[in-house]
Amino acid sequence: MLEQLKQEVLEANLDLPRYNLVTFTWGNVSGIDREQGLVVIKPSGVEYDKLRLDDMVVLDLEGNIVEGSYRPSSDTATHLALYKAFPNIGGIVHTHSPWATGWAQAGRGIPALGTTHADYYYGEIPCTRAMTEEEIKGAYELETGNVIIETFKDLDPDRIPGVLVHCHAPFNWGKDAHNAVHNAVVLEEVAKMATQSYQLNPNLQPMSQHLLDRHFLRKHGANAYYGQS
Ligand SMILES: O=C(CO)[C@@H](O)[C@@H](O)COP(=O)(O)O
Repeated sequence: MLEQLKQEVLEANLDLPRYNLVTFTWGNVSGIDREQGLVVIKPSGVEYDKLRLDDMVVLDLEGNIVEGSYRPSSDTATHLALYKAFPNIGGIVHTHSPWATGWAQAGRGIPALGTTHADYYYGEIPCTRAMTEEEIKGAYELETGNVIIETFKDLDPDRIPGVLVHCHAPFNWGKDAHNAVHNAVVLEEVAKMATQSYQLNPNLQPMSQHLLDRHFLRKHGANAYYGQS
């Protein structure tokens, strides 16, 4: 079932250690088949060097397991909430990559400071509010998704493909699982650069709107001209 999507999701998961985005099993990637309404996700706690195609878990959007012998990622409810709320996304990744997680733990969004950021994120990469005691004690992973969705109430997830969950870590998304991991790699680099920039100049201001527009829009949207068509 969904052999191609399972292969894509497997490869995207294997990219996490390859890009130094995870330590041990601190992360997961999923992908969705929108037509069938089915999600493929990494099994919980399975080490990356032991991960195989048949280990992938297939679920419907209500979290019912359709195929797979392992328990799905503990973050599955977060992934499912995001797929339901953000209709254009095709892949989601969660990591504890250290530079981005540093900003999440500090409770700070990453302002757009330069063109590396602007090429991928059209503005600040937000940090969620802290979750309440009730949310943490309740359906924690679902509420993690809900607090991300709340953070994007006035933001466009297609133009800001990632978030920092307060005192936790980043989630990224993209048009598919591979693209979501690509955005996570960029987030980690941008988080590292922003940390260094603030160390060099603690009074730093965000980049100009003109430069942000120019860099984001030359890569995204109807008038994009970066790369090959
Ligand atoms: O966030 C955490 C742990 O804090 C989890 O996402 C991480 O360990 C990955 O969990 P899974 O192995 O996907 O269940």
